[in-house]
Amino acid sequence: MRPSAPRPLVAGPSTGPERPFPIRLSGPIVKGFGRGSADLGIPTANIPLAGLSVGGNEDVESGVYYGWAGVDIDDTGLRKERGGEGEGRGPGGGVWEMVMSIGWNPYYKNEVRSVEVHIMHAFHHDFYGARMNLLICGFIRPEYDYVSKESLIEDINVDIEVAKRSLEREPYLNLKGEKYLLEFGVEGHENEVAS
Ligand SMILES: Cc1cc2nc3c(=O)[nH]c(=O)nc-3n(C[C@H](O)[C@H](O)[C@H](O)COP(=O)(O)O)c2cc1C
Ligand SMILES: Nc1ncnc2c1ncn2[C@@H]1O[C@H](COP(=O)(O)OP(=O)(O)O)[C@@H](O)[C@H]1O
Ligand SMILES: [Mg+2]
Repeated sequence: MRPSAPRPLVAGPSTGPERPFPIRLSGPIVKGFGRGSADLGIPTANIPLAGLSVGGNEDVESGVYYGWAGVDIDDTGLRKERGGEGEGRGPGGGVWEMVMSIGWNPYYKNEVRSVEVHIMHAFHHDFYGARMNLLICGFIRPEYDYVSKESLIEDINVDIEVAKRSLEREPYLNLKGEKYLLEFGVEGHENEVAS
């Protein structure tokens, strides 16, 4: 159960991410249990857990993390139309702040571990199937069970604040420009720990 102590409003060193961060993780956006928007009012773009067992990140601890998400869509949520050969991976996509949960969602007693990302941007469309590249910059807290849905929502809203404040620090803000975030369809950089 969640400790009742007040929560710090930033997470991670002010000098920038420390090992093992930043961690790269990517995958296509898949369907979850449909609870994020409907039940909590906080949509989460889920990616397959398979991603976690590639490239030595099997031991990514369950919990709540913050960082940057590059998604192959525009800022309304529409997928970019790609041109033909040669042009197919042209510029496009966007990079936004994100907060994510990796784990079993103890409040819902899930029997599968999930990777879910809430992007701090209001989109007008769903974007299932789009590619998402994550740069995980730091750890916020472990996952908890909650006495009520309202207390889970309240804590996720604090996570969103913590993520925003943590990412506005210069060393973290600089990482928004990592080329990797907008490299869609490039094989071989699923889930390396960036050095
Ligand atoms: C920032 C963040 C923190 C979360 N923390 C918890 C948590 O501590 N415990 C929990 O049971 N679920 C937690 N969740 C997961 C929500 O329960 C989950 O997003 C919701 O069940 C939606 O799942 P769905 O994508 O399968 O619809 C968190 C989600 C986010 C985005
Ligand atoms: N700000 C956002 N962050 C994450 N996903 C969003 C956002 N806005 C819209 N979406 C869309 O909502 C979907 C997630 O909603 P959610 O209710 O969690 O369903 P699911 O259980 O299928 O993951 C994402 O896959 C994405 O297409
Ligand atoms: Mg979801």
